[in-house]
Amino acid sequence: MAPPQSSRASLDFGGPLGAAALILLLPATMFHLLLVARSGPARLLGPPPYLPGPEALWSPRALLLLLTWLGLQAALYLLPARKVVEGQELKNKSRLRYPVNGFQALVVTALLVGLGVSAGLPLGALPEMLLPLAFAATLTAFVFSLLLYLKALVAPAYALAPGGNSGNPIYDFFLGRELNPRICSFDFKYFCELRPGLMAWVLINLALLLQEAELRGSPSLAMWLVNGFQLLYVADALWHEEGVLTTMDITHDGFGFMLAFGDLAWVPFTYSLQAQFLLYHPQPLGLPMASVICLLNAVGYYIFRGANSQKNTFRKNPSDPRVADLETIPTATGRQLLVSGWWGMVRHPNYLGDLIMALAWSLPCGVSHLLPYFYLLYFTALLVHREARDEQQCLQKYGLAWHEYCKRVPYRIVPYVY
Ligand SMILES: NC(=O)C1=CN([C@@H]2O[C@H](COP(=O)(O)OP(=O)(O)OC[C@H]3O[C@@H](n4cnc5c(N)ncnc54)[C@H](OP(=O)(O)O)[C@@H]3O)[C@@H](O)[C@H]2O)C=CC1
Ligand SMILES: CC(C)=CCC[C@@H](C)[C@H]1CC=C2C3=C(CC[C@@]21C)[C@@]1(C)CC[C@H](O)C(C)(C)[C@@H]1CC3
Repeated sequence: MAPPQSSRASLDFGGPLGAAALILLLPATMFHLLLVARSGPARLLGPPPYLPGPEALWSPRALLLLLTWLGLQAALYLLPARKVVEGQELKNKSRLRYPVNGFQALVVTALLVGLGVSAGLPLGALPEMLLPLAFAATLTAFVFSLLLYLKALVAPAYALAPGGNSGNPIYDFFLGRELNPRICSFDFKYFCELRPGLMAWVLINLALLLQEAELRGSPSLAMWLVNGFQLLYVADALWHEEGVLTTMDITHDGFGFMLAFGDLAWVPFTYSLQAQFLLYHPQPLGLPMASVICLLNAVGYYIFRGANSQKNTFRKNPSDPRVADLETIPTATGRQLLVSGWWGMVRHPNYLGDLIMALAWSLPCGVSHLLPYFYLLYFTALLVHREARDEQQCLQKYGLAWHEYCKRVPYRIVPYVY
């Protein structure tokens, strides 16, 4: 068993109290959003229209459906992959291997769903099951995180995450103790980060679109845009699946309640909020405005993809011709920092692109309600906090070279603003 982290190590998320609050607040917020989205006034900051009783939340059918979904995605993960890649170097200097077949899993899932729908699968009934499904996903995330916590008790020291091992059980349960928990070659964090939650998100969106078509004769333009933009985002994540191996979630954070709940419940049930809102609150959208919103999403995507690909290419092979001409700062670790190209514009150009897309996903819902802008508000807070955590980690890793980078590239996310 590994010793706890030094008690002097600063704790993220407000320490054990903050973690305890988030363990309660995140599910509560998710249920609030699900209830408010279908209520007439749809007030983000108002009280929920009613408090659901146990019979509205608990459904063995919903749990069975969720477990079948997880089983299907796990089976697709285990299918032979054409490509297997190595992750970042671990504390013991070894590297884990990861299958790259997420996009293949998306295509097979789409085919299965298509076959199911043409055979009479009532996908349009899914919106009515969101509450019990979200409850089942929350229960699953709690049980799963508990098992992960117990598994970490017998993990060797080198397998533990830099955070998440404070010795405080609530904090460690939230943040996650083990960096890459696995059974044989099945990597739980890599699997959960990209597959069941992201694909469930677009499936829920599609179900909402079909339900709207059933209710109103055809889906609205706003619903098409939200579905299209978010499908692009999810397909892009799975197409560039190996890019996730350089994100903070995989290289730094443990796998605990934050990511288990985030991946399995928060993403599918809150990221589909705009489509949920549109089903119950149809919004008029003309072609000129729709074109402007499409352009905004395209600009956001261009920055997001350009920045992420540039960094991933550079980290994989700094002499790759696509990045070899970029200016860099050497660091004492032997790794270099890009200081021109996207990463010379601001220190987190990928966050900027992601935020622009978040705005484009909300605009089709009009400006009469704050609710569809929840994602933009939450995401801004998440990225500002994430950026601060990343800065701290980079300062620790790169010291003076990081100071030099901050001097050369003074803005964090938005040029000349922040
Ligand atoms: N939709 C959603 O809910 C969420 C989406 N995201 C998205 O996920 C993506 C990944 O985000 P995240 O993991 O936070 O962070 P990044 O992908 O930005 O990774 C940060 C790391 O990049 C490396 N880096 C930083 N600056 C430079 C530089 N100048 N040159 C080379 N390498 C550099 C450092 O690691 P090292 O030097 O060790 O390589 C740093 O720790 C982003 O696009 C973000 O928008 C994130 C959270 C939630
Ligand atoms: C406090 C709180 C709500 C924590 C949970 C946060 C998680 C929902 C997010 C943390 C990082 C994420 C990433 C993506 C989805 C959301 C979570 C899990 C991501 C998979 C979305 C698609 C992108 O292309 C991505 C692969 C870059 C991204 C990685 C980070």
